[in-house]
Amino acid sequence: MSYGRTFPLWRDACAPVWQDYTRHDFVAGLGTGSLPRENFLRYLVQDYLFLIQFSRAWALAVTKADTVADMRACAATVQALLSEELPLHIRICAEAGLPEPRLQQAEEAPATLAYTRFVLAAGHAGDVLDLLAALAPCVLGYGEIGQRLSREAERDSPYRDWIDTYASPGYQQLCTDMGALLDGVAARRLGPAPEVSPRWGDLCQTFRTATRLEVGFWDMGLA
Ligand SMILES: Cc1ncc(C[n+]2csc(CCO)c2C)c(N)n1
Repeated sequence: MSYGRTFPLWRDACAPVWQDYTRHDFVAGLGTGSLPRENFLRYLVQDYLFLIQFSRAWALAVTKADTVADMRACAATVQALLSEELPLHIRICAEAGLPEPRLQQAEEAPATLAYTRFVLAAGHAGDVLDLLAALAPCVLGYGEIGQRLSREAERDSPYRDWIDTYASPGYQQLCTDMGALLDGVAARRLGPAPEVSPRWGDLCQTFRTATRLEVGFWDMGLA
């Protein structure tokens, strides 16, 4: 799945680290079901803390967006994060015996701090395109992982719910929309040949760094 034109260019510019992210051992363990529950829960608690900061980052994208249509798209993501994705984490953790106050009290792991604060800093220092380059690996990487695992994963993996969430038509549509948002902003800000823009190298670097931080996040889940 390509999710537009800009994303595959950024992804292919950092192909080795993109592979490390989307084919990480943690991801393989979700597919086969061999990932220990304890590691999955550690990941979910950190992901709860992560999503709170990511909601802030998407809210920053609302304030930095160029058009009302883009503001709406970013605001819809803020809404989805706060009202759908976070409650899903809260429910799964509660079912596993971790009520929400325990999540709120949890300490952010270094990998969580590094990733979320990198994205917020990239957004505050740069423009909307810098921010989207930092946000893209998270949204679109999970889209690729969900699609692949839904084909390849064991039918009875205990992580089927997680896989189905990211393989679902609703999530795949969000990825397609994000690809289109990226293409529109890139065309507006970089012109018809984005790859030869003087900003291109920095944007690839931001995307690459966020992808490395996704690898660090999976590593933290396995540790
Ligand atoms: C470490 C980590 N990376 C990516 C995602 C997935 N994700 C984060 S924000 C967002 C967009 C709004 O739904 C999505 C899909 C995650 N949960 N945790």
